[in-house]
Amino acid sequence: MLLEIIDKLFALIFTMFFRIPAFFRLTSTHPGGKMFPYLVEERECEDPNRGQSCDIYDDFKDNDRERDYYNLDDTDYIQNSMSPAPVSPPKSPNSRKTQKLKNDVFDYKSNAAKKVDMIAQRRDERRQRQADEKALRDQIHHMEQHDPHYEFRQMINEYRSGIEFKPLKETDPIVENQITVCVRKRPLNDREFNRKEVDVISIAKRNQVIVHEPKHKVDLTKYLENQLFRFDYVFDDTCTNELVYKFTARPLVKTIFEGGMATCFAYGQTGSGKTHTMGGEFKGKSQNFKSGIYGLVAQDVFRFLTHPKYSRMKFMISVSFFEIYGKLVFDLLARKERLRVLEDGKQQVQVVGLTEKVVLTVEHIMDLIQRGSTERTSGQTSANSNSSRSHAVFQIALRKAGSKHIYGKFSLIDLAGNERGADNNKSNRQTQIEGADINRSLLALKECIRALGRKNAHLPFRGSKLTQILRDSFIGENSRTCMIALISPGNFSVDHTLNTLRYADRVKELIAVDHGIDDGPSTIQEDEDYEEANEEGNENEGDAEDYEMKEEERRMHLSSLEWELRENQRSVIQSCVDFHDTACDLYNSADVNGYDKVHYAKKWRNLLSEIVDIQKVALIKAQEFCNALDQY
Ligand SMILES: Nc1ncnc2c1ncn2[C@@H]1O[C@H](COP(=O)(O)OP(=O)(O)OP(=O)(O)O)[C@@H](O)[C@H]1O
Repeated sequence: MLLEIIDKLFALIFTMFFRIPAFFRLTSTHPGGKMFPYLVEERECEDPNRGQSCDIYDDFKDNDRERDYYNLDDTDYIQNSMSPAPVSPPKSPNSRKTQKLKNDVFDYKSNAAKKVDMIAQRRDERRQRQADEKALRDQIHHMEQHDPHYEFRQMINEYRSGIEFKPLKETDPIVENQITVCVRKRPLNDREFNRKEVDVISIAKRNQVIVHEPKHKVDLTKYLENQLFRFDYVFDDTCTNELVYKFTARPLVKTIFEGGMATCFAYGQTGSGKTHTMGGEFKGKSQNFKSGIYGLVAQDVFRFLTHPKYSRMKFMISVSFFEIYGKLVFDLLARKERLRVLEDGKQQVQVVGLTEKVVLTVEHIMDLIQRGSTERTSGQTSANSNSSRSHAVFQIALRKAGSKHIYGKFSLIDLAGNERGADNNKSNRQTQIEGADINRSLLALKECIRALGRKNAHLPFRGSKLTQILRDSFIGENSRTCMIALISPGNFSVDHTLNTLRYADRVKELIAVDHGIDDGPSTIQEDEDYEEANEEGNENEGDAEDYEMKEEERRMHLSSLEWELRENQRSVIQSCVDFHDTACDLYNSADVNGYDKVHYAKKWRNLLSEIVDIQKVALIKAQEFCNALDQY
């Protein structure tokens, strides 16, 4: 019994002396201590007799060491590394807390490091961006030394690249309004090219114009203010006078043969192309009067005289040409003799002593247009060295043979430049007075056109000499007006351009409202259908007494269709000649190596589509005539 007790005592002493110090030796003598067990283990693992501690080391090595190390509870690790230790090391109650703190510290460091990286990355990106912006600025600066509007030009090009362009075509339908308002843009001229002006006008559609107004923010950043306006037609800088005429004044020629009053105004800034449009294209100092609206109307008036419907009426044609300069009126066909404007008791305004020449041929009219045009008053303004400071009025009157009464009259007016008052600040007193008179008359004109659109509204014609003289053009059911607003494309003219478009828009705006109330715009086809329907109705009502009259009407209708067919045939022939020339040029252009196939194909397609459209219209007219012949 005693021996047993002694044996257990020895065992206890053995344990106390050998096992416990071994534990403390491990935890306190290793240089890494508890903090760096894997450093310790690294050495231990060189031992070929790899144990469990080496497996744990491998785990550290295989995974992201830092993360695994900090996530591993070192107490467990020590326990594992000591295995197969019979005794677990005592766990301090604070060890987990301490470890969490350590983990937090390392996590915090890790987040901070990440943040630092992020900041650095952002800084690099910012610097790159700044460098790019500077390079762009430098490039713009460099380009602007050669082209002062380089940046605006780029912005406009970018804007245009996103637009689908569908400009007016020769074959587009003609809408017959009582008042038609349209816009024509001229090309940049040499002066604007030399000043490196930017073309700030885009004409995307047949009835839309966009003005890209260059603007600066307070920090001098450049931007565009894009303003869109709508009109009946918008003509781009490639349109010819003939095309402009076709959609504007031409539909009005019929009006005067039907006993009405037609008026066509050219309105716009000085130098925008009013005289070019109305008088004819300039070739150096000479002007081709046949290509202007005056000349084109004259030619059509003579053509209408041969129309079977009108030829029997034996019309006499006379022309007059005068200018209104402030409150003064001068006769351009009588060496600029000064004329008086008087109003009789019936409010009929008369230009006393105005020369009226009876004309028998187109050539005679052309001669008179030329004579009158060279007499026009010219002065000097900032925008156009040959600026016209007067309103030129060219009138073609129809009278029935032997009658003094005017049956129908076409007034074609080339208005003076519509400069703003601001333009006159630096000019002399004479120019200032001229400017004020021009502005006053343009304002009165706008009011009169608006009154015409409103029907039966008060006509404020006394506002100026111009409206006094044109009074009879704004009254009566059968009065029709067309305004062509001319605009310059350059950025220096943008304020004037906006003024012109707003003026024209004001007239159009009102008409649009009126159309909502009234019948709305009608097309030539609709008119013809209406006439035909009327004729059909009349036929049904017919009795024996009316028979002869109806026969006569039928004959007239047939002759009218025949005349239209012949006219149409003429334009088809002309278009075929034009088609032939353009098609040959295009065909030859493809002989060059590396020619632009896309451009080539599109141009060819457009050419074909144009000629097909013209021929389709001609086919309809031919069919109509055939049907009428069958019925007759
Ligand atoms: N559509 C166009 N195509 C080519 N050149 C044009 C066009 N329109 C105008 N021009 C040219 O621009 C210049 C000025 O035109 P124009 O004399 O017709 O202006 P304007 O509006 O009548 O000026 P003003 O009010 O001072 O008489 C002319 O040299 C003319 O040839």
